[in-house]
Amino acid sequence: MWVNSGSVGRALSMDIDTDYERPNVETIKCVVVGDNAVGKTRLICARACNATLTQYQLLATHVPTVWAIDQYRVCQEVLERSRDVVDEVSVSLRLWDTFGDHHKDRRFAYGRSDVVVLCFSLANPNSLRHVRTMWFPEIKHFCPRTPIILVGCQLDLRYADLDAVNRARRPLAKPIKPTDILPPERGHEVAKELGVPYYETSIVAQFGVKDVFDNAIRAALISRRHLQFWKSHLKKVQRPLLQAPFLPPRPPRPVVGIPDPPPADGEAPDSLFCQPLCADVLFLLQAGTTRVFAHKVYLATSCSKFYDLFTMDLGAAGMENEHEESSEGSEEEEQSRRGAKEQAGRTKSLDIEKEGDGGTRGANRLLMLQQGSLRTSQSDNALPAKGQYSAGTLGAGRALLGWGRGFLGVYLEMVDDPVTGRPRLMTVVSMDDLIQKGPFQAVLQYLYTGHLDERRGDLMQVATIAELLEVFDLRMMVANVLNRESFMNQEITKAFHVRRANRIKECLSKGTFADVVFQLDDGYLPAHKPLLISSCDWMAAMFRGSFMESYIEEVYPVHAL
Ligand SMILES: Nc1nc2c(ncn2[C@@H]2O[C@H](COP(=O)(O)OP(=O)(O)OP(=O)(O)O)[C@@H](O)[C@H]2O)c(=O)[nH]1
Repeated sequence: MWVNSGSVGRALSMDIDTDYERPNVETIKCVVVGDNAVGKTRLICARACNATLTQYQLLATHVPTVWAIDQYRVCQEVLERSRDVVDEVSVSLRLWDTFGDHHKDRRFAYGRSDVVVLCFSLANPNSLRHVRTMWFPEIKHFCPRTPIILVGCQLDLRYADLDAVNRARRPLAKPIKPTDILPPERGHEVAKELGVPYYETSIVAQFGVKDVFDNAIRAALISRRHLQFWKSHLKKVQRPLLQAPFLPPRPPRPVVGIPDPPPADGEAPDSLFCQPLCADVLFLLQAGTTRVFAHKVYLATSCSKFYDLFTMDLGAAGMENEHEESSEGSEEEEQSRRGAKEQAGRTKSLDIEKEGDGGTRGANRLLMLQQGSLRTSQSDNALPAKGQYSAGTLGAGRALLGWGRGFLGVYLEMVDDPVTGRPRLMTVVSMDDLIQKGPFQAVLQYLYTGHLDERRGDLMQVATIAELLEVFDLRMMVANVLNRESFMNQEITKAFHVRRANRIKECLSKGTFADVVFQLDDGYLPAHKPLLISSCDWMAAMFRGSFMESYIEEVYPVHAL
């Protein structure tokens, strides 16, 4: 039953229930005071009726009310909820609500009170100010020896989205500003100054109600023990306890927009081929006048000729081959070859030694994973012309004359990345003059995508290059096109993707052609920038943009070259 502030009868009817006559049941009169609208009535209802705050009550315009004390007489449930056991003492707690208007006469409520719960709102600094200036003096005036508990109500507003709260409230309600919200220290300071225990509550979050009333009961029983010292059952009553802190609700997760992944039908590698970010191979055509950039991991997983080329040992072994091929070389050449070989060995050991250095640890890890390393000295980026490849002039490289038709030589060189312009160590492959750019690109594009782009050049030349590279499926595709049976090429493309997916898996598991190492909590993971870039926009941004990952020192494993 609610009594409006306008009504004269203030719900202060006398208790006539039986608890007052029960032996060893301590009936405690707890008066709840504080400014208007700080949450006294809701706090009482939460304890007396287990009432929580409905959305409607929360948003409804506040109407001053008091909770009627005769509920203990007329409502069996309320009477039962008043009974409790605190520190082994059976109690019956009688809550007395009061009006918040300062000028109202509350002496009847204070009379014979055992404890006063003094409330303020944690979203209303004035209500806390009035605790010191108005409420505390009033309580001390009417019941000087009654213990007091200070309570900060509406704790949930400290963590709420105030804009949303203000929007949801009625237009006439005074908006709550962020500066209105009181931190816990402010309540503790006042409580300390007044020498009373302090608690915080939220009916919305259902926090602190039991803390407040259990400790109010303790305060009342301790005070009673002083007066009624013969009551031995009060011996175990403790002083009001400290409140466990409130665990604020988790803030909502930030909304992160994740772009759609690129389509998985082979288009993504195609765009990487057209815009070769993080390229690690440079083909030189037409005596070095035409350049085509590419990525080892794509070429090697779709063409075994390229796999063999990129896993070829360009260091000592290459030179030995050279030596075998030209066994009649002079002594000077022999010395020069030996010198290059030693240099390669020295570079390798230096790399391993540097592992202790934090900056290169990840990269060296890559080296160790690949069982060795080899670096060339940085040159001025000048590319040697056809016929210049010999072990005597290059730190790591070899001529490919007897190795495969169409190939002239392979070596390592610092080359500017075609997209970022930053120098990268690349494998430079010099091709025979007969290889034309258009058809060669058509072949490479097939190795990236599994599709034949018929517009890229003379199909007969495409077929010839496919033959040289032993890409027989592509040659068959050309034949299908020439026979007007292009529809059969779909099956070839499907088989291409299945085959390549398996080879990529193998490269991933072994770290072959890896050009980046992820340093994780529990180890290192080698990976391939081209694969990451072509299937993840974030990776593309990381390796293309101004992030340090796009230009940190890179180390290339010997087997990948
Ligand atoms: N967010 C929030 N609002 C609360 C809480 N407790 C009470 N309120 C709201 O605060 C307003 C006042 O609550 P009451 O319990 O009626 O306040 P009162 O101190 O009894 O007010 P008077 O009757 O004027 O003395 C109401 O709109 C309640 O919905 C709480 O824990 N959190």
